[in-house]
Amino acid sequence: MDLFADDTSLRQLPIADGELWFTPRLPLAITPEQAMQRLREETAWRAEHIQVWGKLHLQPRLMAWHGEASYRYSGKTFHPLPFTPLQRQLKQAVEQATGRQFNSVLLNYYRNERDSMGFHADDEPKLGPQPAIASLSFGAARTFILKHRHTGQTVKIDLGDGALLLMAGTLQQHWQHGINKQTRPCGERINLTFRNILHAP
Ligand SMILES: O=C(O)CCC(=O)C(=O)O
Ligand SMILES: [Fe+2]
Repeated sequence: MDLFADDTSLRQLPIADGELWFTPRLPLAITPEQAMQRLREETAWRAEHIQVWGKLHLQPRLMAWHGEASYRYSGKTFHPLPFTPLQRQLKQAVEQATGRQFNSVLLNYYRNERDSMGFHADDEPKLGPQPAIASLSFGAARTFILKHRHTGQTVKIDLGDGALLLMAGTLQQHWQHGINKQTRPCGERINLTFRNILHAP
């Protein structure tokens, strides 16, 4: 028996070629409903463009980038806004749960079941060779899918209201992840991925 484990501590999920840690409910001083409402209202949400086969499309979700370092993502450079007080509070709770430090956060707002995120790895050089990326979710549960680059194996995790998922070790080298559109109607969801951007030497 593990005397120290409880429902809210991170548990390691079995996966080859990387590390995944999960808790369905990160302990917070506010309710997930309060966090969701404040994130929705206090964030300067932007509809970003993405280029596919030479044509510009709107990303199928809204985004915002906050923190202390600019960052390239999907071929674009984001200049962050400062952390809001709520983001700092969430960052502190995530750092306490994971034992990792973060200096940036990407926020994604999935308005309904038609919003999604294409398969990708968070493997930008500025994240370092084995980045720790902490993903905190609020609102409607969506299925987070991991696909192994070589074996094609897939792993699915439902990320519900208040859930925290930590990706670490060699995971970004071997797996891609994404959120598919779904036919079943669902409400809105906000996801925060906390990252540590390495400063240029
Ligand atoms: O919304 C999610 O759970 C995934 C977010 C993600 O992969 C990212 O921000 O890079
Ligand atoms: Fe990602």
